[in-house]
Amino acid sequence: MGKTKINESFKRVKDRNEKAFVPYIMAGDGGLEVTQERIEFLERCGVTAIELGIPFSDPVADGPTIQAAGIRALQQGTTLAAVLNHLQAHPREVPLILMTYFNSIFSYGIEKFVQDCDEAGVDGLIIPDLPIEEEHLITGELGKKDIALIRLAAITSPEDRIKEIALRTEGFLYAVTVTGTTGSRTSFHDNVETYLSHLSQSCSVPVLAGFGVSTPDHVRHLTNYCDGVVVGSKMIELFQQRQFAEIEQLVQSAKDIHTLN
Ligand SMILES: O=P(O)(O)OC[C@@H](O)[C@@H](O)c1c[nH]c2ccccc12
Repeated sequence: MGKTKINESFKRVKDRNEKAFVPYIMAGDGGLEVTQERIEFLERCGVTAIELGIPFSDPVADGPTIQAAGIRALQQGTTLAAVLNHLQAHPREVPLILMTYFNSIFSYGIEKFVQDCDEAGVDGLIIPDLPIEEEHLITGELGKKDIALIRLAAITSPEDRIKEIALRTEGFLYAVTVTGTTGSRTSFHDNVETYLSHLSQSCSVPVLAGFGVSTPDHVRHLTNYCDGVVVGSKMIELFQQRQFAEIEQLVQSAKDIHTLN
């Protein structure tokens, strides 16, 4: 359970000389039964962990694809409480990371949220709008439960800040590879390779690149400089279009490479 489960999953990936692959899906997009099918499909594909998004009315970091998925999920009546209930009723093997904006946690009640995450078997959290200066609002509660708080580093973050984030992060470090919102792109920031190598050296947990990763070539390129990738918008598109073989190929692209090199 918890942090330990995430760490063990990354260790298995490393022992096999593979790179980590973490897909992002939106909870309740198509309804929670569809979400469950997607979780089980991704688990069968052999992903390292799953990042599950909670739909929110004002998703400041989300690009158009994730926003649209969030709107569909909200139209299905998806709430944080419903997602946590669902997760509790459907335990899984694969580590589960919940991605939610702090507002939703705050209105749910911080203590109750952490308690319910624990009961639902949530192993980690990504809270993109919670800066390190504010995270004491939740770290006390999380510390009681062995739930990882995964921090994000931006390519524009100053060096001291990167150091602090790399030191604090648990489970893995989420390296945001672009400036702007989530979504598929054709190119990354100019310094992405240097940035990822630098983070990998400063951080004792795995470093995963996310934002704009959408093709097997991206995965193969970026994982030369870090420990794995997060894929969101492309994953959502492929599920929408029922392109399951392409999803498998994308997941596979994190596994082949390092046997080739
Ligand atoms: O969609 P992309 O470009 O593949 O990026 C991953 C991203 O969607 C997912 O990790 C995520 C969705 N919403 C976020 C908000 C902040 C940070 C990360 C996220």
